[in-house]
Amino acid sequence: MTAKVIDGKAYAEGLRVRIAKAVKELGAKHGLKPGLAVVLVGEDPASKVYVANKAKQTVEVGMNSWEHRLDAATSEKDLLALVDKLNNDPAVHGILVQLPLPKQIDSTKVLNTINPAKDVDGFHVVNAGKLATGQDSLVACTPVGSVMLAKDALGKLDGLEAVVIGRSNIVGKPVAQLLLQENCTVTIAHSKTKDLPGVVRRADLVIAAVGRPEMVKGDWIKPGACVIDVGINRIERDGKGKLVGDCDYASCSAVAGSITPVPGGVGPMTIACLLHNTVRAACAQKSVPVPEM
Ligand SMILES: Nc1nc(=O)c2c([nH]1)NC[C@@H]1CN(c3ccc(C(=O)N[C@@H](CCC(=O)O)C(=O)O)cc3)C=[N+]21
Repeated sequence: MTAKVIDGKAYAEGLRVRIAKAVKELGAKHGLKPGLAVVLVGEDPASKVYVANKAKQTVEVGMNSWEHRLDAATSEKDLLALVDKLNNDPAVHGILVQLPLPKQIDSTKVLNTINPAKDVDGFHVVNAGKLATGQDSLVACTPVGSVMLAKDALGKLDGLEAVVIGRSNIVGKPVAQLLLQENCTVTIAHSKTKDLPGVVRRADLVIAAVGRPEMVKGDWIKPGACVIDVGINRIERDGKGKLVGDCDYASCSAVAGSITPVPGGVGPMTIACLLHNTVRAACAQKSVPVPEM
C-alpha cells in the first residue's frame, strides 16, 4: 500500500481563507480588528522559522501583528513586565510567548501570567484544566490542527484506537484530551513505554510527537493506519540541512493508509489554528459572536 498524503498546507490555506473572511466581517460589523502579539526571547532556530511564517500570515488574514524581540539575557522580571503590559493593552487580543525560553526564566510562571482570555497557545493552566474537564477554552494549536487532519483523513474517529507518542504539555497531553472527546480509545506512550513498537502497532491513528527525527518505523505501523507526524526536526543529510518528522516517511508511507508529510503537514495547521484562536479570543473579549470559520 502507498499511503494517501494528507495535505496540511492546502487544508491550512483553506482555513486561512475562511479566517480572512471572518476578520473582514468583524471589521465591517463591529469595527473589530483582532491583534496578535508574539514575544521572542533570544535566538532559537525552530522559533525563528515559526515567527517568520506567523507574522506574514497574521497580516495576510487582515489582523494586527506585533513582534517583541528580547535579548537572550532578558530577566524573568522584565519578561513578566512585558506580559503584564500586553495583558492590559486592549488592542492585543492574543499573546504568544515563544518556547523554549532561556534557562534563567521559569516558563511555567510566564505562561501562567498571560491573561487566560488572551492565551492563544492554550498553555495557561486554566485553559489546560478546562480542556481536561470538557469546558470551552482556548486549545493548543498543534493538537487542534492534528485532530483536524486526522478527521479529514478518517472521517469520524469514534471507537478508534489512537496512540499518542509523547507526553508533553504542549502536544501529547492536549492531543490525547481532544482524541478522548472524539471518542477514541487513547494510549499515551513515551520514552519509558515497554515495547513501544508493539503498542504503536495496535493503533488505527498514530500521533507522533516525540521530537526524535525518523524514530517511528514502517514496521511499527498497522497496515492502513492514519499517521499524523507532529515532529519538525532539522537534520543534516548528504551535507545539506533538511526538515524531517518523527516518523521515517519512506517506510511508514509504504504501510499507512494516510500520512502527513514534513514539511507541509501539521506545521502549517499550527499557524492557521493560532490565527483561528486569535479571532475567537478577540470576539470573546469584545462580547461579539464568533463568525463561522
Ligand atoms: N509558544 C509557542 N507556541 C508554538 O506553537 C511554538 C513555539 N512556542 N515555539 C516553536 C514551535 C515550533 N512551531 C512551528 C510551527 C509551524 C511550523 C511550520 O509551519 N513549518 C512548516 C515548514 C517550515 C519550513 O519549511 O522551514 C511545515 O511544517 O510545513 C514550524 C514550527 C511552533 N512552535
